[in-house]
Amino acid sequence: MESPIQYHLIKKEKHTGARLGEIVTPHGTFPTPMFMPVGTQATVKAMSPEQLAEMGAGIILANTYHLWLRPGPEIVEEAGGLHPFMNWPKGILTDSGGFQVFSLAKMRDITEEGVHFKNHLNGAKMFLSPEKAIHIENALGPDIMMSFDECPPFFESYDYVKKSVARTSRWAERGLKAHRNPDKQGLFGIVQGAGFKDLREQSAKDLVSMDFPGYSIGGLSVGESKAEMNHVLDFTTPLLPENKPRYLMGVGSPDALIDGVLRGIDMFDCVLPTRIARNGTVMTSHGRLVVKNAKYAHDFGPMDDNCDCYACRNYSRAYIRHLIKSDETFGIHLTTYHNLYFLIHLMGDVRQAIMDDNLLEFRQDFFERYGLNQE
Ligand SMILES: CN(C)CCSCc1cc(N)cc2c(=O)[nH]c(N)nc12
Ligand SMILES: [Zn+2]
Repeated sequence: MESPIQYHLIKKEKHTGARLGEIVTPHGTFPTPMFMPVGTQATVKAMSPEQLAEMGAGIILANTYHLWLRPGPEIVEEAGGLHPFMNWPKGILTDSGGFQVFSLAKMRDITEEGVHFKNHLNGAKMFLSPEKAIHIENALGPDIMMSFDECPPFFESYDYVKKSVARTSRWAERGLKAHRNPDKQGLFGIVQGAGFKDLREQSAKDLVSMDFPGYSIGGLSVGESKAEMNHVLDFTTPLLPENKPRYLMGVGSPDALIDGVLRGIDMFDCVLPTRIARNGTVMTSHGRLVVKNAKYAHDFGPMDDNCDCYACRNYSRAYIRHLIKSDETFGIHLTTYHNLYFLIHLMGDVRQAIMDDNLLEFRQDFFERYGLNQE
């Protein structure tokens, strides 16, 4: 049966591993490379769906672990799934919950069957298996869903990661078998293996043999250096099929996005833009700017003079600084709007650079303006 998720490779950039493509989903076709705003609890914090659509968001994320705990998949399923529940007509991707169990929950016990842990909200004992995670994602009804995986610490021992990768591959197979709507929801395999080349190769080989409609690269953006992440991508991305989408999980900052695209990544997600917005930090064409700093108290210009987003066209740094300092929610609404707009439009500029075969010049120019070293 044909997968509901199709990837069309449109053009390869001449001098790098970057590629221009589009991902077809039951809720629309979206250009890649793309940045996906994070809406963990079925909302992108401080944004309305209308504003997300207006700024060009295509696929947004929701999170299985959080929605399982609250409000529960039954309620979302009763609403007809996440799309009607959150009134979002475009693409939705859910993570499988494994990562959140490992990063949020206490008292974890990992077995072949799955993971026993304590609910981080009320301390109740809970259990998540590949089958359970897939069935929750089936009930939530996203277009793209993730396999249940273990994301080991990047600096974990070779022996531990070797065993973990083998188990994650077995979990992926169990998830494929448990998947109830393969004609409506595309299930991605998640490549693990920390920084070990042979384990990444083994993980990719296992998952590619299961013929997933798309592949995520997990186990990165977990505390390793940018150089280490890029090194792992150098040897991992080429292991993945060219005609399938590649999603680098949990990434990232503007430079990490550009360097991921250079290495053949198509999809990114990260809480960074929404998280730093909440403490009054914004990404601008001249680097980061902490708009709540006192030096902007009398600055009546826009957050970014090269930005034509709703926030920059209508509100000043002085006003936004006042709102953030006064804990007025409209302040983080404006900083969030700008940060998401910035990354979504950065990916638009990156797509144009791929079209023009000048991504390396674009990277150099962006890094200089953003105040990043070119290493
Ligand atoms: C909102 N996002 C932070 C959640 C989606 S991405 C979460 C996420 C981030 C990172 N860095 C690694 C992994 C990983 O290895 N596996 C899984 N399942 N999820 C991951
Ligand atoms: Zn702006």
